[in-house]
Amino acid sequence: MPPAIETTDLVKEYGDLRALQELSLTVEEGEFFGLLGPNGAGKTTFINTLVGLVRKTGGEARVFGYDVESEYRQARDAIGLAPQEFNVDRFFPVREVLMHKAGYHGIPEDEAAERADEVLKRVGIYDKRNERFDWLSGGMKRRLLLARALVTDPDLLILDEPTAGVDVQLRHDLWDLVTDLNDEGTTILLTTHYIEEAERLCDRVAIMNEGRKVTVATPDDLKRRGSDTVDVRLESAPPAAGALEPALGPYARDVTTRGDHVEVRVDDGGSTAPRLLNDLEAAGHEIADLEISRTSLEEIFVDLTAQEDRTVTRSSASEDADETGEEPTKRAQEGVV
Ligand SMILES: Nc1ncnc2c1ncn2[C@@H]1O[C@H](COP(=O)(O)OP(=O)(O)OP(=O)(O)O)[C@@H](O)[C@H]1O
Repeated sequence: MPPAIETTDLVKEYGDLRALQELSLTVEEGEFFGLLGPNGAGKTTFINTLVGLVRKTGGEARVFGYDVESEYRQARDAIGLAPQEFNVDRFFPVREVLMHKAGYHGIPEDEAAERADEVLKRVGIYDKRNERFDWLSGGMKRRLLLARALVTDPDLLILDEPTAGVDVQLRHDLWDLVTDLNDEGTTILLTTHYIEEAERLCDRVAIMNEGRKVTVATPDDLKRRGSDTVDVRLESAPPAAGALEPALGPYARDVTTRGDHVEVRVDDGGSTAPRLLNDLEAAGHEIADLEISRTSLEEIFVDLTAQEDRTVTRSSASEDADETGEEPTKRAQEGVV
């Protein structure tokens, strides 16, 4: 079975802005995969390229082996998309919205009606089936977008910030629902700004910045890339800031003192703390207390994206302005400035 998503050197330019820069990414069938990145990193552009809303400028993109442009129909039929924006015809009863969607994907009317009821029950808004979209609350609208993505029984479910602006209860409901779907075999691609969400749900995450892939790893691997901070409280403050450093070994990556507290950044707090305490005692300091804390995934994320060159990356192909994404022209890839 080919991967659920496979892109090779994918490029998208909007005029002179390179929103995707030679992005190569593979999501295996059955994975729960997270796409993380600051605003403007290119996450939505990546998704829109997969579902045919944006035409790529260069490179390749396949969904279950189908090229997203030359085999659009097969690729698109495999995907259920719950987008960030509420792009629903607001005058129709929501059950009809779902039936239209199913019909568009070639599902006969009887079956479409059955599926619509089934997914409305699954997302918990079956009692609202005859109401218009714009009568639903914000949380119910989010549920409806998910129902619409599910009505075609997709093998790949793409969720673009599904929990943005929803309350805690709904967020947890959605987490349970997508976890069940993944357990049942649906491959999931999720974009999110909530690191906790990615940590909780995803098998692997890709961190993107300025259209490029910064890294791909499991949330645990990412956390292992962080450091620990050992916070030691001394019985009395050291005489001068900086006086402690010479007493400590090379394991101390960074030392700061605040009154009677000494904070030492190390790779692995558990194995380093005994040495640190010995060294402090040998230098004549009495230890009152000690606490070890691990860098959070959020701090690692900020670190990884901040290390990137913040210069806006542009190509010089400005004559091909392409605000709509409709223009399929393949442009020569330009150097980074
Ligand atoms: N239709 C368009 N025309 C011109 N530029 C666009 C268009 N769509 C997106 N962009 C630009 O492409 C870049 C990537 O945008 P994109 O929406 O893909 O980022 P994102 O990672 O999804 O951001 P966010 O987290 O804010 O949703 C941004 O600089 C954005 O301004």
